[in-house]
Amino acid sequence: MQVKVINQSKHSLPEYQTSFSAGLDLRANIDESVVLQPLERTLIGTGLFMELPEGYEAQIRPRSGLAYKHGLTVLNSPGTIDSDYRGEIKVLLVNLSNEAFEIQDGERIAQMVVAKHEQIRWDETAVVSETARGAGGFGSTGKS
Ligand SMILES: O=c1ccn([C@H]2C[C@H](O)[C@@H](COP(=O)(O)OP(=O)(O)OP(=O)(O)O)O2)c(=O)[nH]1
Ligand SMILES: [Mg+2]
Repeated sequence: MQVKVINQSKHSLPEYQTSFSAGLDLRANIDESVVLQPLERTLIGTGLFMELPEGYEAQIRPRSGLAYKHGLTVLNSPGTIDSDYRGEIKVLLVNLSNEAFEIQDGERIAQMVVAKHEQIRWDETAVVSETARGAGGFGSTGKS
């Protein structure tokens, strides 16, 4: 599927790192590096503007390596890019480690997965159907 994009960043367009990767790695597009202190959050621009087809969304997800090694994650994970959004794609990062982390310009800070989605119409009713699970959730099926 082709997706229109404007690249106002200093970097090349995001790429799939392997043949069957689900996510395109997004690079920070910043004038100078940003230091994130423990529990601090920051919005990082990518310099990318895109036009997703109707019925598609893009999800901004953390990279597991950064999360594992540095406690760096996407605060609103998964971030949602609506198909009618025309602004810059931005990444909201938070440092959940107890050490400062320096984000460099051009660093691959997150990944973006494009997915189909539905928009629903409500069918308002007085009852919903019975199931074996019923209202059970939040650990109701136990541990093992
Ligand atoms: O990680 C993200 C999340 C959102 N957005 C952009 C695209 C999205 O379409 C728009 C709105 O996002 P969202 O609906 O999550 O934010 P909101 O707080 O509900 O803002 P709004 O009232 O603008 O919808 O912001 C990003 O660039 N990065
Ligand atoms: Mg919204």
